[in-house]
Amino acid sequence: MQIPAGELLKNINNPDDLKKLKPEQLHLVCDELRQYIIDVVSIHGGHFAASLGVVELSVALHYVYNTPFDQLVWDVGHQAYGHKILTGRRDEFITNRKYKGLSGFPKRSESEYDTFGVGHSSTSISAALGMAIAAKIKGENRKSVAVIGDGSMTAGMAFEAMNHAGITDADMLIVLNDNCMSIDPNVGALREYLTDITTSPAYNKFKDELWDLLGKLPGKKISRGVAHKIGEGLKSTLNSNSNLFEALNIRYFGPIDGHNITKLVDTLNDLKKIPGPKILHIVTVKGKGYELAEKDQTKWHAPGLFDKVTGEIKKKVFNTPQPPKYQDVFGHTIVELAEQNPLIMGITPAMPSGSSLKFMMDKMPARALDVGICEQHAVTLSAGLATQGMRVFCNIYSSFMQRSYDQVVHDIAIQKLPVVLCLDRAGLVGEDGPTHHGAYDIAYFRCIPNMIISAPMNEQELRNLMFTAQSDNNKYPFVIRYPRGEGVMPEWQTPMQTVEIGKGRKINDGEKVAILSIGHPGNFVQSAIASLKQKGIHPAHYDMRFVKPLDTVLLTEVLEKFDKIITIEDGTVVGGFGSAVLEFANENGYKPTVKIMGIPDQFIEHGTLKELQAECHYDTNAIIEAVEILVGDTSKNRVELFG
Ligand SMILES: Cc1ncc(C[n+]2csc(CCOP(=O)(O)OP(=O)(O)O)c2C)c(N)n1
Ligand SMILES: CC(=O)[C@@H](O)[C@H](O)COP(=O)(O)O
Ligand SMILES: [Mg+2]
Repeated sequence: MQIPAGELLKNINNPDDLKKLKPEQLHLVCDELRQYIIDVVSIHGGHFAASLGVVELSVALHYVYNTPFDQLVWDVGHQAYGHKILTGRRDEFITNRKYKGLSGFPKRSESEYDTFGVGHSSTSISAALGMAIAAKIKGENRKSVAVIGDGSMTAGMAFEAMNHAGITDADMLIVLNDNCMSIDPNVGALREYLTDITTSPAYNKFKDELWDLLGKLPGKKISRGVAHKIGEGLKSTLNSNSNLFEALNIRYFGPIDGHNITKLVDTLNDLKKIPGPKILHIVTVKGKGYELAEKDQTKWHAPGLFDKVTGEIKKKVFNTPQPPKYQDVFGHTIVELAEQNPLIMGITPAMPSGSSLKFMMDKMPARALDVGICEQHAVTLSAGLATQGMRVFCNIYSSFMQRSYDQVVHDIAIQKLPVVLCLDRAGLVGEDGPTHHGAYDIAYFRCIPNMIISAPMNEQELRNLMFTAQSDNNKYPFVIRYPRGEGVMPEWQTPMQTVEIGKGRKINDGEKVAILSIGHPGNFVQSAIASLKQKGIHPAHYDMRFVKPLDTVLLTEVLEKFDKIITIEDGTVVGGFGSAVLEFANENGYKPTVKIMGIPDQFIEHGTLKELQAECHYDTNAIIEAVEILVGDTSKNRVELFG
């Protein structure tokens, strides 16, 4: 069902339409845009507070810059809903994050206004700098703008990019959108520094003087001489305060109120005339214009569906106790373990709420740390702690762990440090799509020596694996991967027991076909087995628990008994768990027919988990089908099975 847009917004089909409006009409467009985001997200879901916070900025950027010729790069992209709506996707916006609908993030294949695909943070300055350098080399007079939040600015990559930008003459503007928030409150010394700048009287006095000066400039292009003077004035004024960005040779402007559309437009128009790399610091409120979101910004980062009038967030109501989320089991279990073991610490790079490490941070703030959006640092910090005998649980979403690959190899695995790497959101994640699916961790960790790689099939297994990983029995880096969302055990607070490292378990005896699963998809196997039973088909089921070391005793038992095997994993089929089974069979002279089920060798778009698991053919129905084909094995069927 279409959602009506306001009187002005309904006629804005691209930034040229926006540019036809008078400056004094822009605040009305902002009101309408904000309302439209509230209307659509409340019914269709998605990220919320961040886009509300940059409504004025989105309008101002498209009003002032010549997009898409000028290149606008949004960092992370979870705040780019206003940008999408203003750039020809207003009516389609109701399909945001839905299967086959608009992506929740800027995406090059979706629109020419989306100059760079995002989802992971802190890439915008590097990308915009690349665009600016290319423009110079090609002799094109285009401008590049990176919009980056204060949370994303904490990452090493953002600093690497500024370190480079400062020695170039690239025509690039960085807009630092400072709302003092990451998903949870922002952390670290940079956050304190930005707060200092924002509240410092010296900076504010200088800022006013600068705007006066800019106000006196002729309307057209300013000369390099004037720009230089402004720069020099800026430096001398700021040097006494040793401005961080100025020190990197990036001209610093601001802070200004990012909700004052007139000021934003005027400032951006002025900054367009100033050559070289520069940064505009704007101060905004995450959730601006929706009171509840302003008051509880973490809850309203991505609240799910809600009643826009009452603010009630819609939750499914059940009559029976439901299984908890895996992340909550992690969060409660680490507290339980840490209460017993004083050496335990928890580390999260900016996902305390998402990972539920927050439970421990609230109870034991000295032993559970949010280090900002700094996955690489989180891993090496954990390694450092481990050298001192601490038992560290470093919890990182599987797709964000991609950032820390070298740190895992170089700092943890080579030194055989027994850090526990909890990979949350492992497997398909649903609506966030290809940037966020945790598809690769089994494959990318399996090839590293010294690693233990495990995945629990349910809550009890997760608790047991956590218990085992922190115990003195474990001397190795220990990966525990688990998916986004609920497990299967409403009564999940089971007593914890050690699991023998590298030992799987037989869940069902059976005949003709053996199904080997790793992690949560073992539950899909259980439902498939229940259905197949009705048809008189009884495959065996083994939950292998460990991808590395593989349970070779159990695997030999399987290979001796079965020549038809299905493997299933919530990860890529290239080099993952199924590949490990095949390698073992091959090395030991077994030649079974093996069907590997999991995420195929392609990027999987966004949608509900059910839709995506069906598309990838590893849901319950796909397992039933695969077993039936194998049981009635004919050459025709084999074509169906293996393509
Ligand atoms: C590499 C990486 N780590 C973590 C995240 C998860 N994440 C998404 S948005 C966000 C907060 C970003 O804060 P900020 O840049 O200040 O934007 P705001 O939401 O405040 O507008 C985080 C941690 C991510 N997208 N990418
Ligand atoms: C934009 C981003 O990276 C996060 O907001 C992500 O969408 C969080 O996902 P979860 O809901 O799985 O925590
Ligand atoms: Mg922020």
